[in-house]
Amino acid sequence: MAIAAENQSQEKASTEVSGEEKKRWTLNDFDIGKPLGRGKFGHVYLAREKRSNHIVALKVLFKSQLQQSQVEHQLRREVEIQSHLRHPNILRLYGYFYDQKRVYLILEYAAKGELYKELQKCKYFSERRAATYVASLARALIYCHGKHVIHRDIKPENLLIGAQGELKIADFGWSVHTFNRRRTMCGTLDYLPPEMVESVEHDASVDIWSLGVLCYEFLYGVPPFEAKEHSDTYRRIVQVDLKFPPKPIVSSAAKDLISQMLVKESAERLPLHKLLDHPWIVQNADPSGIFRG
Ligand SMILES: CCc1cccc(CC)c1NC(=O)n1cc2c(c1)/C(=N\C(=O)c1ccc(N3CCN(C)CC3)cc1)N=N2
Repeated sequence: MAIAAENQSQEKASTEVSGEEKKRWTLNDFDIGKPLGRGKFGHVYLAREKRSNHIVALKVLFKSQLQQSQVEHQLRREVEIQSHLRHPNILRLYGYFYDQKRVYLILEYAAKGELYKELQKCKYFSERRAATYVASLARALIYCHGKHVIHRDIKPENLLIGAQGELKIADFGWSVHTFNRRRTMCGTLDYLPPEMVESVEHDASVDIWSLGVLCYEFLYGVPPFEAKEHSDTYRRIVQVDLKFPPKPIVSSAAKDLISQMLVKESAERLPLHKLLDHPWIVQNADPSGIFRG
């Protein structure tokens, strides 16, 4: 997607929709509904594709913002990667198009909204809800890693909830194909594993670490290495200074799983397929990946 190169031309539309047909989308193909949320680079709106009446989420990003933050290459990679992934726990990217000032991403609509708001509302999740979410994310990451894609930015802010209560990984802005691993710093510090904080080579096991951090935050309401100062968080991560508070009460099985994921040596972290066989997951996760309360 040569965003910059097409600046001068009028509305240009994208190609890929669902791989089969070539579809050139424009804004006129959609009725725009209510705003759903806002991010650093733009807003996301509820929208309906006029011909099919298909409900989607239209994410509008401002080219000026993207250029200012020099993230065009990340957006191109996000579109390239996410448009080719097909998994029930990965938000679909159906296509994109752009005009003079904006880039539009045509995304799957997740009807129950943002996970981080749900976590803030509940303070922390039950072990069954946490295990159900962690298992579905593990399945999505196994699928990604099988396609040599690592997400690298698994955190509550990048997770959405679908109409049936299922979790959807969104925002592949920091994902990469593993054959061209990057040493760049990315994401907020809390979720970064030691090898990324120390910016050394990293591989798919970075997502195992982040999933372990996420599991801890689902159960306790705060990430494990949180500290007032960045430098303290950094130190707690590289020292794997993992402590389990006395409240809320959490099973030893859950603590055992988290302790097997938050391991400094990336090769020693519990592989994702073994996570699905861990007693805490087997005893608590709903196999459908849907938390029914
Ligand atoms: C531009 C926004 C943004 C910036 C950065 C990263 C991300 C990915 C998470 C995003 N969002 C994004 O790409 N998104 C792609 C999306 C998407 C966001 C979305 N849904 C919602 O945002 C949403 C929000 C609230 C909602 N509620 C319904 C129930 N009510 C009780 C409360 C409200 C229902 C849906 N569907 N596809």
